[in-house]
Amino acid sequence: MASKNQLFLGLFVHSKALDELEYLHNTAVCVDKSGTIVAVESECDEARARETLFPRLGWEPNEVDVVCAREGQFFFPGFIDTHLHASQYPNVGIFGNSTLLDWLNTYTFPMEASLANLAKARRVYTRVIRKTLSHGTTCAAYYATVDVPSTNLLADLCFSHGQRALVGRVCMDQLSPDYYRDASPRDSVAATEQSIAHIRALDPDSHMDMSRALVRPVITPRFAPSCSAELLRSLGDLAAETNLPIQTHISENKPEIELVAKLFPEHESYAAVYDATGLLTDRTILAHAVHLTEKEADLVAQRGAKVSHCPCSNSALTSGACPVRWLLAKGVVCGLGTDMSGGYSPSVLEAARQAVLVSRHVAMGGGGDGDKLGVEEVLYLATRGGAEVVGLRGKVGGFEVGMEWDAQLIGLGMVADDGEDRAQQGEGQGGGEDDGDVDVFGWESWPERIAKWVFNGDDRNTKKVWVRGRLVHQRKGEW
Ligand SMILES: O=c1[nH]c(=O)c2nc[nH]c2[nH]1
Repeated sequence: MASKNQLFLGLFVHSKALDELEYLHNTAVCVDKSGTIVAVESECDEARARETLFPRLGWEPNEVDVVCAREGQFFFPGFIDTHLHASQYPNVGIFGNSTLLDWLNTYTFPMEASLANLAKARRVYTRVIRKTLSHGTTCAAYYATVDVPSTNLLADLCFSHGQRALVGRVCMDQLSPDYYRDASPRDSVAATEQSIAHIRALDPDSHMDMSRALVRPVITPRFAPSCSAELLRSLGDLAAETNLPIQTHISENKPEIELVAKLFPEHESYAAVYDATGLLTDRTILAHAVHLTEKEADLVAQRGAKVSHCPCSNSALTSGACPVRWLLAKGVVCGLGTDMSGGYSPSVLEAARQAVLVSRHVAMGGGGDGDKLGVEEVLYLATRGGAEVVGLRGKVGGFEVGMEWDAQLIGLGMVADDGEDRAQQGEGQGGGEDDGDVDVFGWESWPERIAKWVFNGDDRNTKKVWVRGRLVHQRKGEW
């Protein structure tokens, strides 16, 4: 929330449909103190907004903050990272030649366990929240650790930094090291309930309506191999009682799928394990889903469960190339996940560009041109698709009246007539700020500029970030 009403002016770009971006030029967007968009007016400058919109909204003219996108800049909805492990952040980029199951034992469990040290956890979580905000991630679905105080600390820090988040305490009671696991299904559920109670109490205003809460708890069975059947069933029951979202992993790599078949021989597939235990619901976020069978994908679609596509991680850990187009065609709602630290980057924009490239590998590996994802589609997954995955459809992910102002101001580098960087000369852009690797010469269409941003953009282009109207990140040198 912001202390004042706000008027945003300039170019707004957002997804209208999976394959269509809408460009709202010379537009005014009014955001009230609660952070809700209350007007979107095309062909409107500040004078016109003051004359027509403010009286209509009952706004006092001197109680409005005005933010203008300058030449070359545009507003874009905040990114939604539908899957990442805050507790693995120090390990980004460190995976060697490992694959999922040995990577977990070698790198992941020791790091997660070490965050029971709350001083270390505070340092790591503060950094991951700041870093993801600086890349335009306004909402994140986080896995924390098995430890309750450490999980609660992550939720506290998301709340104080103003990042919208789902925060889950990781549940696992088998096939994990003795030093890092729940002692029993009962202990696991009790610890999860403690964490849920803590997170629910964070934001008393939204206690009656959790969908209003900035930070929400999410039930988090790590994945089927590390949970006993009893634990999976108990967590399914808890999800039914509380109506909370669920997040877990599915069908990420082949040895993992074989392990699930061995551990749960009574079920015909990995997806069937979750279905039989009450965990495959329309509030479930399934990370990876690289190797689902046709029947499993149909079941996922039928249950309304969502998929977090994690292309950086799937490539880094040699897990496989997820056929996202095939999932979409089956009616499965998909978003993007950085999956740090299986994924090496905190940037959803990086996940979007890797989603484009991985889809080309799917096309080359026996699929066809129909498997390719384009720029418009991956940006849809990063915003509106992600919003649906985390249960915020219609609330964030676009610029429409009634939605909340979760947004980023993007600035692209403009090349001056003499070939120099205009920003470095202090002209046009944010006070001499480095605009990164995107060079715009001026003759490009807006769709071409957006494509340049997707393939070469980074946090240097992310000038300002807001969540629910509150400014939560401003790049140094930007004014
Ligand atoms: O990418 C992944 N990261 C994890 O931490 C994990 N745990 C189970 N399966 C997993 N996959």
